[in-house]
Amino acid sequence: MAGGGKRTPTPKSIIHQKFGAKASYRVEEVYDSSQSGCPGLAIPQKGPCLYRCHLELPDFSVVSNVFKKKKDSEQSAAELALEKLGIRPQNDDLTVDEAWDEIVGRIKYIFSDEFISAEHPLGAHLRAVLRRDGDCCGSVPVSVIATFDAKINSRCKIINPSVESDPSLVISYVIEAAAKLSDYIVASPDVSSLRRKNPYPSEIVEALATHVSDSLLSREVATVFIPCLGEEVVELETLYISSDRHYLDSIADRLGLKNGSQVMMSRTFGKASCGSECRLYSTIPNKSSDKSSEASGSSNEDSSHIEKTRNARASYICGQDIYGDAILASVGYRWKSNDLDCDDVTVKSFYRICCGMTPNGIYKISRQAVIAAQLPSSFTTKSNWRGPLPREILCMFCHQHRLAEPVFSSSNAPVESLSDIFRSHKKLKVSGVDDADNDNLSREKEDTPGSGMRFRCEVKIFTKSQDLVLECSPRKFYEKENDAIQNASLKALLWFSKFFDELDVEQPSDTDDDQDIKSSTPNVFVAPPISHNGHSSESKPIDVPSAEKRVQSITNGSVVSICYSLSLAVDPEYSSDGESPSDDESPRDDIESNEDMEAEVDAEYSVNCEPSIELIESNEEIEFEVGTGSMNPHIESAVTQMTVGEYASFSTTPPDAAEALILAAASDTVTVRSLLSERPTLNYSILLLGVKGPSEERMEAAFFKPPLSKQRVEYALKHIRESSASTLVDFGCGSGSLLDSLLDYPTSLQTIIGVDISPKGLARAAKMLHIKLNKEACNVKSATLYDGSILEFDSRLYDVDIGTCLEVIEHMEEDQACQFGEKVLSLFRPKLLIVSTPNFEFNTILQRSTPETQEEDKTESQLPKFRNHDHKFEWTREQFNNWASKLAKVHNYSVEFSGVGGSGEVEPGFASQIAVFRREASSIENVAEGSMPPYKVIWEWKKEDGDKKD
Ligand SMILES: C[S@@+](CC[C@H](N)C(=O)[O-])C[C@H]1O[C@@H](n2cnc3c(N)ncnc32)[C@H](O)[C@@H]1O
Ligand SMILES: [Mg+2]
Repeated sequence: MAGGGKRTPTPKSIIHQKFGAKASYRVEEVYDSSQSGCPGLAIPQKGPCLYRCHLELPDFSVVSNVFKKKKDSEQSAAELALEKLGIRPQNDDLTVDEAWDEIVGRIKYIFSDEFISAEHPLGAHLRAVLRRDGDCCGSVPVSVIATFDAKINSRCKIINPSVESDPSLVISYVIEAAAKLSDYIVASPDVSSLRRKNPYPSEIVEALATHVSDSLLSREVATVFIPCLGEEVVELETLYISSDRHYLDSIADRLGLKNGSQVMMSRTFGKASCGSECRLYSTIPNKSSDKSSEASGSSNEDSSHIEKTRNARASYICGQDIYGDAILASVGYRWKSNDLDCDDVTVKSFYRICCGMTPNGIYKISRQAVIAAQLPSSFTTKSNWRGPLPREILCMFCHQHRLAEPVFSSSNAPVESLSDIFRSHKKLKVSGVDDADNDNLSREKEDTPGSGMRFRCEVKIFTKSQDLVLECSPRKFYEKENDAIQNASLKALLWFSKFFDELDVEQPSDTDDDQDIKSSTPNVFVAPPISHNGHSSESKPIDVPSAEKRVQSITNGSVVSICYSLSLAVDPEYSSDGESPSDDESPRDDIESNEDMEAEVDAEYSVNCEPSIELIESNEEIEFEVGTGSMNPHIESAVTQMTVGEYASFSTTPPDAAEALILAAASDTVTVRSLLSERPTLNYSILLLGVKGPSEERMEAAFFKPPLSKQRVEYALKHIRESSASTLVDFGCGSGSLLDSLLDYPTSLQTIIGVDISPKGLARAAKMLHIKLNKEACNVKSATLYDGSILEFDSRLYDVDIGTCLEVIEHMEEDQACQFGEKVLSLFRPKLLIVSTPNFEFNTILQRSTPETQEEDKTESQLPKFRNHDHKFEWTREQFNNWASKLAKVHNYSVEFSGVGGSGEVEPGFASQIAVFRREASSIENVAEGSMPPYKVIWEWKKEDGDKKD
């Protein structure tokens, strides 16, 4: 072994030793979107550009992940290349021969006097085998050494990197290495266990024996038996384990194997899905006899042939090839201790693990709604997404399937001129949907309109050895980088889902989305087993609630919360002869009121026989966004026709494919299995608890063309033109949407100023202004952005021609809004001040969803809420008029009320209410200049000298 002084060579140096000048590194700068340069910006931005390294070797090339430092990207590329070459730098670059020597040395050490009392995961096993029966006493199953010794495992990887997917290889290497130690170690006649030639000294054995008797243990643990033959059902199996034998011997009994030495252990898996870490236990495949049985063809009918058949279900859940029957169990010694740790594993756990292999399943399980929830087909806004974000699910999926971490690379591009965007907005339909789906709505979020940059993101999925599995490059741009990342992740997840659900993605596909995706054949996955359960595996037509009955009253983009329960029921009348009654063409597709429901129950079930009903899944409160496919379509279509507080129930016929999901959700597997065999119906009961309307910008986008934000800008522009203003301050400028839009039109403005307290908003505003002012010819001679609260007075902003304060006051507490009113009219004293804020009364319309259903009356619980979770208040027209009129009177301003969105003449007035204050007093006092102006210049631009640092 390497001595203490020896330093592990870096991956790059190993590559250099091996390839010298034939290794060529090319480092690429990855344009970090947060870094659109903006000279003079006094807000610290994220570090400089990121780097990705391409390493070309004579036979192949690799691409690193993205790193902040060039040299890290080079090391990472070198490491990936080493992995591909099967060389592990942490092993001090051992050769295959050296690895063999180390395995031999390690095995010898494992059987030494000293190791048996060592604190090592193998220690408890070595001690337990001393209690094995008869001949087996002291024999260590080879699979135990192969599974629990990390050092042997890492050396085996040097010999053959594919040990990772084939644990039986490690077993065979251990056997081969042990054969070189015939002076010390004896192999059992079937060579699947190893024992010391000379017994341990008696004092050691005695010491261990007393130790063990203290913790004698005997217990039952629930495990799951997964028969090799797909037709046989997966069953619960009780395992009796006791500390007077090794637990592998107990498992061997159930598998019909001679003893624990013939048992192979899989890797651990399933932690996320069933709480504890599970392994599969199966027979050690006999590779050589496998070949002979294959060669002799199907005429070979002996039992060993059956045993060596691949177990598709077991292989699927652990991603390794498993042969013969298998047992799924969570049992093992706690790290370094003699105590056996056991957890019950149920049939439900098995189905949950199966379910968790796919992106859709990961989502379902993490939402604890296996039947109800579905991986949404679009990502609209982060605030509407429920459950783990697409990027997290993608990482979990890759981890699950032993793929490398997904590699994201985002790029950005300046937006076309804002007017182009507005033009494209005009093409949108009422729902705000563009050509393909709703995604573009996330461009229209409140805080970044016109931030000047648009993002797209590409994601690549590689195997751990850097083979490309999937490349997903959506062409769509988003205003937020995170939206681009989440959307790219979701696209990749949907592709993987499709792969698992259909297994036919290689067929040419012509949808837009599929053009964004390239994949090499994903033979990296163990294919899901296809269940054959006698009936057709096609989904049967499902009885759905009829759409004509009621109109959808909850719009896409709303987030609803429901309470539901799903149960499986077999009506003896329906099932007895296996035939449906003649009137079955009219499915039980009712959404009914609570009373109707009861009536029907009476009529149908009270005849003579009781239906068998089993609860499958229930949820006291779950939220989902309507219109993104994030909920079982039957539930969604029912819910969108309901009003808050309403209860509905209906039934569907579950398709065969739902069987596994039903078993993953239900607790009583035995009952559910028997119901499933009797043509059951799946009964849904739903209570609509609440509806949150679509977000402010989505609602506005759906209702107003042009969008309200654009209408506000146009309103301000009209006043700028009319007043020939030359100086403007935008109070609470955010990311500069107003300033940005102003620059799209020729105006009299020469000085523009923005103030805000949000560094993020100001940074975006600065980047946008930097691009626009240096590009477009306009009258503006100076632009300044200040970091400061508009509740404080700064004399540099005194006496400007126009002050604007659009959609800002409602983001402060009400008393602060009053304070701002006082300050702005008494101290800043702009000649004209335009203040806009939502009209609370208009919310009923915005939140009532589609305009067609506006007649419906509102119940208490559906009273409108604020348009945005950040709003501290929203005023009625009366409240706003009071506020503005009093202020105007006190400070010698006149005030006029107006608005945008809707009409001032028709109830309930404008969607955005606007007050325009005009200064009446002609005399303007000289303002006392305070000691230190409170605002901090964040960015400044002057026409003469272009960009100038502050
Ligand atoms: C909804 S955004 C409106 C941004 C911009 N006026 C627009 O119309 O796009 C509200 C802005 O008010 C800012 N804001 C809230 N309280 C503030 C305060 N006390 N001083 C300055 N800005 C404030 C927030 O940081 C945020 O950028
Ligand atoms: Mg607002």
